[in-house]
Amino acid sequence: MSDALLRRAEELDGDDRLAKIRDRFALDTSPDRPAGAAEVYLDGNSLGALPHGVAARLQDVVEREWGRLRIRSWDESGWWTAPERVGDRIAPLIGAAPGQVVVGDSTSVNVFKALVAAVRMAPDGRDEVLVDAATFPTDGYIAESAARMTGCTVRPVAAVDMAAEVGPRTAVALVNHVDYRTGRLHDLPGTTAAAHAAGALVVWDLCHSAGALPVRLDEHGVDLAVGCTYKYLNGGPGSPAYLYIRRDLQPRFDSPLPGWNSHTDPFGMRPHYAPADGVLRGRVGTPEILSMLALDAALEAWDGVAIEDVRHKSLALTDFFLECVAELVPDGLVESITPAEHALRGSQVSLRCRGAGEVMAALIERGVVGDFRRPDVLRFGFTPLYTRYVDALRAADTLADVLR
Ligand SMILES: Cc1ncc(COP(=O)(O)O)c(C=O)c1O
Ligand SMILES: Nc1c(O)cccc1C(=O)C[C@H](N)C(=O)O
Repeated sequence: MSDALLRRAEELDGDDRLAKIRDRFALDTSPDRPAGAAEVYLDGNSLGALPHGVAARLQDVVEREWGRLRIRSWDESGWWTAPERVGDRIAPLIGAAPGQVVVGDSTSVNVFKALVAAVRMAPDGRDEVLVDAATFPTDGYIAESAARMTGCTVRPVAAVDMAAEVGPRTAVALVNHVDYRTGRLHDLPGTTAAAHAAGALVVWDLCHSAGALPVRLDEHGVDLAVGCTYKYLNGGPGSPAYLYIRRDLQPRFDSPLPGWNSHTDPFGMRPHYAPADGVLRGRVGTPEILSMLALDAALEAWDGVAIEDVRHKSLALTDFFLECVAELVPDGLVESITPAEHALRGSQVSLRCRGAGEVMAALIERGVVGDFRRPDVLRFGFTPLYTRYVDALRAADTLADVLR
């Protein structure tokens, strides 16, 4: 490892305003590694690390709220209103004013709700759903079904061409804010404006951007957005997803899954559906209380953290990693498919390389955990809340070793 790079990494860590936030996470114990020898965890874009405090909160929820208060907890412990309350906690991280984010169900289910509701809100006669051609697969599968159910057809379009392709037939465009494979950041303001100019709506999938960079949904007039909470928001495996419904669209949001939790009078047990006001319309059935409250506790890791600082560190970390790779890895063995330009980069670096599956297995064996996406991509996710510059250097150095 180069001494100069190590000195740089240590200096960058010394100047890092977010350095202390790492202490909020359980990262210093890893399987098969001596205590204190933390692995380098670069897979927070798939499953975020565990924030301290979650286990104790869950224990209280299970033992006291469920174990002792039992049914009373729906009111007394605030379980019934948790979807909106936790939604309001996520809201500032995605640039939303309160009352527009509801938590529950999976991202896939929320993509379905958002797409069908969007088609129902689009001007009459629109029969086309545009889908980011490189989308994470679940969005594409759900879009196909949503389109069939609403008499539309799906047209795959590269996310970079979406603004130019929305037209008079488009009901809605579904776009990933950051591409899960390449880490490319797509143009949310421009695409949203172009869709609106064409009379269409846009649904943004924020799975790979929320908690990694400023999203500014309200500022850019986004219609609907969905995202998971188990990546950069660290909610835990299977933590519930969220749905953003812009306030002025809420009265027209006609859910394709009108479950009793979104009824105006859920305990009236009425035979016919009448939607509640507000973002509650995005709810379906009984909320996933245990995982939702784990997420609620996990969000405490964000206390006092400015998303602008997160973005600053994310770009600096990914820059530094790319620089270390360029210096340490012999020429020609890897090729970055993540844009070098900051405006086009999310918070991961994807490197194409031969034998990527075996290379990632060897990295994990040596304590550097990223992931492999077929056929040939090594993915390294940089979670600014807990990743250090020395981690970026160790990852690049270990990669160079493995490839040699
Ligand atoms: C962009 C994107 N959308 C959706 C999902 C997953 O959806 P779900 O939470 O329904 O599994 C993922 C990752 O799993 C993803 O990366
Ligand atoms: N949601 C996941 C899961 O349940 C198991 C394993 C991985 C995931 C992921 O989140 C994958 C991730 N969306 C990706 O970008 O590849």
